[in-house]
Amino acid sequence: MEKLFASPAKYVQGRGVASQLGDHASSLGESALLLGDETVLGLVEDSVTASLESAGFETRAVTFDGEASQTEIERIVDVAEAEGSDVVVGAGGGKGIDTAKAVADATGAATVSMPTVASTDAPTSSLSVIYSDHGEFEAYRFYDRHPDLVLVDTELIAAAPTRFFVSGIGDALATWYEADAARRDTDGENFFGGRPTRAGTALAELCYETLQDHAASAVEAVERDAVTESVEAVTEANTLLSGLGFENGGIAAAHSIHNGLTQLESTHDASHGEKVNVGTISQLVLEGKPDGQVAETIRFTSELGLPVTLAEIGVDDVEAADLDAVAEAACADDETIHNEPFAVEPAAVRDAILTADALGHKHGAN
Ligand SMILES: NC(=O)c1ccc[n+]([C@@H]2O[C@H](COP(=O)([O-])OP(=O)(O)OC[C@H]3O[C@@H](n4cnc5c(N)ncnc54)[C@H](O)[C@@H]3O)[C@@H](O)[C@H]2O)c1
Ligand SMILES: [Zn+2]
Repeated sequence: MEKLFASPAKYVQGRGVASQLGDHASSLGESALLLGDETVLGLVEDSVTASLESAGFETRAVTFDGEASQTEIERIVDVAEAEGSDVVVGAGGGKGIDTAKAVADATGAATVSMPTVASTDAPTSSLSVIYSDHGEFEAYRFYDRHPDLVLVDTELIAAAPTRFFVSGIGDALATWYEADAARRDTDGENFFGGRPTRAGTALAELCYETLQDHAASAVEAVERDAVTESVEAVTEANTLLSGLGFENGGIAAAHSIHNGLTQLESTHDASHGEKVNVGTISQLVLEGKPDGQVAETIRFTSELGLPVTLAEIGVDDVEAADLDAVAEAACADDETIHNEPFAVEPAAVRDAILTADALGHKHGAN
């Protein structure tokens, strides 16, 4: 199988860069649709609109209802078509950005991702995660193109609630464990249907090292809305390194277990990265990683404030039937769990989740 690597055209990160959005986007089009939910538009609509207008764009804002669902995508496609928008700017968290990518794909517009939280690696990827109107995982939707521009203002990232930043660390930390599994599996594929390049795998590993070196200090800074060099490093890890690392390196059990967990209504208040962390620990148990490594991962993530038990993501009384449903969904034919370098069965996944939960209780700090 051939090796494939792909990435967004341009990435800009720094304190106060929101006001430069128009300049960086100026070659992409003339009419911009800014998409963000009410909270996000409250934070960025004025500055982004001013920046786009001073770069010559006609600008219209649309309020996103919060779910990356087909219903919401179609509603916003109608707005974009009526406005003749040739650039869609998705501001906010993963769901808003995923919706912006879907709208841009349907209308042929260019995409700008402007994360206002460093909570996921959605801003750089060429796919959207689509949910039902009720928030259950439905499918990955793949696009031919990556976002044309990704712009991350670290002042906004640091000022946002710390939980988002910590969630992004959970999402990013999975990247190396999953890329490592996909690399070891002789049939392991990345998101482009190819084998991971050395570059893709190396970016996933750099993501891991950056978090080991900077996460604790960065979380302290973000608690105080401060932008430090460690905040810059972790923002880049959560956004760029994690995004390039997962798409190019491939993902495996942790994200499949996350997708399985979305079957349980009780997990819907836990963020993507929080559920992924439970998936990561479960993956390590599934792979039979040494006890010391599993315990160390639990301690490291728990001290940062990430959940390490099912109870911490909302599942209080674990029913056997529920875990069977999670494990079945995690092992669906098209799931990335099959990038693990061994055959995976639902029973093994269920038992790994149960054991990871027990180890989380034993070693976790919360
Ligand atoms: N496409 C991909 O490659 C990819 C990768 C990872 C995750 N995802 C998807 O991303 C989604 C999760 O994203 P998420 O965790 O960012 O959550 P989210 O998008 O559901 O919610 C983000 C929340 O943060 C709020 N917010 C945003 N900026 C803020 C700020 N500066 N201050 C205060 N509040 C702010 C928003 O109002 C919103 O309520 C899931 O749907 C997941 O599947 C996609
Ligand atoms: Zn993720």
